[in-house]
Amino acid sequence: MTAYHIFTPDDALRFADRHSELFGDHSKLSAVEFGDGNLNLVFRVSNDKGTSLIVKQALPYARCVGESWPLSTDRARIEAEVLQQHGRFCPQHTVEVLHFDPALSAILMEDLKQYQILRSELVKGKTFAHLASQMASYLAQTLFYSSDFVLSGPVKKAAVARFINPELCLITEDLFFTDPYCNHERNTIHTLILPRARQLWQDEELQAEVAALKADFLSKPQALLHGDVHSGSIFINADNCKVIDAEFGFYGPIGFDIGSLLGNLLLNYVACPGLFAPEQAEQQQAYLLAQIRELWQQFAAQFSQLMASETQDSALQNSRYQQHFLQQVLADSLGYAGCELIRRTVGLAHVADLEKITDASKRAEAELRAIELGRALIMQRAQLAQMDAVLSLVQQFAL
Ligand SMILES: Nc1ncnc2c1ncn2[C@@H]1O[C@H](COP(=O)(O)OP(=O)(O)O)[C@@H](O)[C@H]1O
Ligand SMILES: CSC[C@H]1O[C@H](OP(=O)(O)O)[C@H](O)[C@@H]1O
Repeated sequence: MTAYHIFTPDDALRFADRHSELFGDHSKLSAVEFGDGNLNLVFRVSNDKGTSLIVKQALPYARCVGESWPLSTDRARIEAEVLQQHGRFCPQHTVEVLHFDPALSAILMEDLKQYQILRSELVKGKTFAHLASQMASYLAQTLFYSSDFVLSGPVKKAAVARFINPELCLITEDLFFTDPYCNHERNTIHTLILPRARQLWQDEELQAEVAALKADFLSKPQALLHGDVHSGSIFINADNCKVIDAEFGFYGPIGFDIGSLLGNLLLNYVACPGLFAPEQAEQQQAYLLAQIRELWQQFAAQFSQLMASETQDSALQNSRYQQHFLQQVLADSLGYAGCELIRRTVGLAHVADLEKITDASKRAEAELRAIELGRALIMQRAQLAQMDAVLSLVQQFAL
C-alpha cells in the first residue's frame, strides 16, 4: 500500500493507469490539475485517443485557505462511499466512481467532460428543461432508499455510524448557521451591504429560527445526504444531469439537500436583474420559478409513491404520518434554502451568480434581495404549506 503523499500530475497519471483498463497498453497519457473547488485537487488524465478519467485527491487542508486550515483526508472516503451508495440508488444522475484508494485519499471517476457545471451555465443565461425532473428523481431516490422507510433500525444505525463526518459537518454548522449571524472574521461582506449584514447580527427573531434549523441539522439523521447540492456540484447537458462532490455527505435532515438546491436556484433568481438585460432577466426568472415548482411537485410525487409502495416498517406505512412527514420536509427545505441564500451573501463562500455582477450597486441590490428572501423563507417556512405560496413570495423579490 502506497503511503499518502500529495499528488503531482504524474502521480495522478500513474494512479489512473494502474486502476483502469480504459487506457489500454502503450497509451500516451498526460495529466493536468484543474480543480476550482474550495477543498481538493482534481486532475484530468487523458490519452492521445481522447479517452479521459478524473482523479480527485483530498489534501490534508482546505485548498481555498491553505495549511492553516487542516482537514481530515477521510473526507475522500466519505465522498467515494456516498457517491457509490447514491450510484446504487440513482445511477443515471450520480457520477460513477471507478476506484477509491483510502491510503492515498484518491478517487478515480468518470470524466463528465460532455457536461457543463450548472452554475456556470445559469450565469450565462442557459436553461435546461429537464433539470427539475431529473434532480427530483435523484433527491427522491437517494433520500428515500437511505431512510427509515426502507432500512431496519439496526441497519440504519450502522449506516449512520459509517457516515459520521464530523469535520465537514462542522464547516457547514459554522458557515451556514453561525458565522452569518455574528461579526465573524471568516465572513466576506461587500461594503455596500455591511449595514444590512450588521442587522443580521442583532436579529434575535431570525437567529432563533436559524438555531432551530441548526439543531435539526445536528440531530435529525433522516437519510444519507449529499450534503452540498449547490449548482457547482451538478453537471448538466442537453439530455442529462449528474451530481458530483459528495464529501459533505452524512445522515441528516432530508430538507437540507432539497433546500441547498432550491437556495442555489433562488440565488440565481435574485441575481438575474444584475446579470442580464431586463427581458432576458424576466425570462430566466420565469424559467427558474417553473423549475422550482416542478422540483418540489416531482420530488413530493415520487417520494409519496415510494413511501406508499416500498415502506418496510409497518408503523411508518401510515398514510397520515407520511403526509405529515412530507409537509415537514417542505418546511425544512424552505428554511435551509433561506440559510443558503444568506450564507452565500455574507459568509465565507460566495457564488458566481452574485460575484459576476460587475456593477457594484446592482450586485448590492441582488445581495439585499438574497438576504430578504432568505429571511422570509426562514421565518415563514411553517406557514408556506403550498408551493404556490412559496412562488408568490419569491416573485416579490424579482427586482
Ligand atoms: N467527474 C468530473 N468530471 C469532470 N470534471 C470534474 C469532475 N469532478 C470534478 N470536476 C471538475 O473539478 C472541479 C472541482 O471539483 P469539486 O468536486 O467541486 O471539488 P471540491 O471538492 O474541491 O469542491 C469541478 O468544478 C469540475 O470543473
Ligand atoms: C471552506 S469550504 C466552503 C464551502 O465550499 C464547499 O463547496 P465546494 O467544495 O463545492 O466548493 C461547501 O459549500 C462549503 O460550505
